[in-house]
Amino acid sequence: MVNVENIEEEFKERDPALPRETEIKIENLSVKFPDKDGGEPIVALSNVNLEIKQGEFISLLGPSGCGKTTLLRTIADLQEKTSGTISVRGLSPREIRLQKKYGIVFQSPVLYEWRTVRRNVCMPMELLGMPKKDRTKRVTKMLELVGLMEFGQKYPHELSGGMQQRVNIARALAIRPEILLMDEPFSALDEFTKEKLHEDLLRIWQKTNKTILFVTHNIQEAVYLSDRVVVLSPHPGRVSAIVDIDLPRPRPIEMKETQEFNALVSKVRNSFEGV
Ligand SMILES: Nc1ncnc2c1ncn2[C@@H]1O[C@H](COP(=O)(O)OP(=O)(O)OP(=O)(O)O)[C@@H](O)[C@H]1O
Repeated sequence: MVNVENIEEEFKERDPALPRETEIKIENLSVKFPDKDGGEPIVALSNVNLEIKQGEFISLLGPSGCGKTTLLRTIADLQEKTSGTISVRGLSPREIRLQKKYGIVFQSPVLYEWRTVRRNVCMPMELLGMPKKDRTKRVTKMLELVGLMEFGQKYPHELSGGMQQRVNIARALAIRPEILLMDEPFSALDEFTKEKLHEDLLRIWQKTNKTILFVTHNIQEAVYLSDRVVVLSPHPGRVSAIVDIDLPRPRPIEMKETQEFNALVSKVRNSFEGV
C-alpha cells in the first residue's frame, strides 16, 4: 500500500557517496516471436546481459527493430521471455509488477479524456483503494513536481502534448514506483518542448531518486540524460556496447554544445554494429 507519510522521504536526494545496490540483473535473456508465416521465429533479443544499479539513469538506444521495446516490456512483465533470467531486487518481474514497483510511461499519453488532470493523476491511487485525503495530498504533490499546479482542473484536450506527457509522468509516479520505465516518451514532441521536458525529467529524477530505464532512438537525447547508454543492435537484437556518460551533473542545455558531449555522441554512434 502507498504510504503517504513517506512522501517527504521519497524526495530525499541520494547521497552520491553511498554505494548503489543492484536493482535489475539480466542474464542471457532471449526473446523470440513466432513467425506469422510459419518460418523461423523472429529473434527480438539474443543473449542480453545487463546489470542496472539503484538510482541509475539508463538509456536503451538503437534503431527501429533492435528490441528496445521488447526489452522494456519483458522487464515490466508485459512480455514473456524465451530463456535467461531477469531479477529485480532479487525478485521476478511479475512479483515487482504486482508490488506496484514499476511506473510505466509510453510514447503517447493514455489519458482519460473525461477526467480532469487531477482525476487522471488520482486514478491509480483510486484503484489501490487509497483514502481520499491521502490521494488529494499526493495529487497536489505530483502536480507540483511536474509543474502543472495551475492545470489540475483542465481536461486533457485543453493541454499541449508536452503538458499531457507531464500528466502521464505525474500519474506514473503517483503510486511511488521504484523503477520508472519510459518508452520513447518524448519522441512525438517538438524540439523545444522536448528540451524542457529533458530538464524537468532530470530534476524529477534527481529529486525522487528513482531508477530510470529510458528507451530512445535519439543519440543526443540518450547521452544528455543518462549515466550509461546501452546500445542495442538489430538482427538479432543484442547489446553491442555500454557507454559510460561521465558528464558532470547538473547538466545545463548548453552542455550539448561542448566538445565532451559531442565526443560521447560520436563514441555512441560508432558503437553500433550491423546497422
Ligand atoms: N508481438 C510481436 N510479434 C512478432 N514480432 C514482434 C512482436 N513485437 C516485436 N516483434 C519483432 O521483434 C523485433 C524487435 O521489436 P521491438 O519493437 O522490440 O524493437 P524496437 O527497437 O523497440 O523498435 P522501434 O524503435 O521501432 O519501436 C522486431 O523485429 C519486431 O518486428
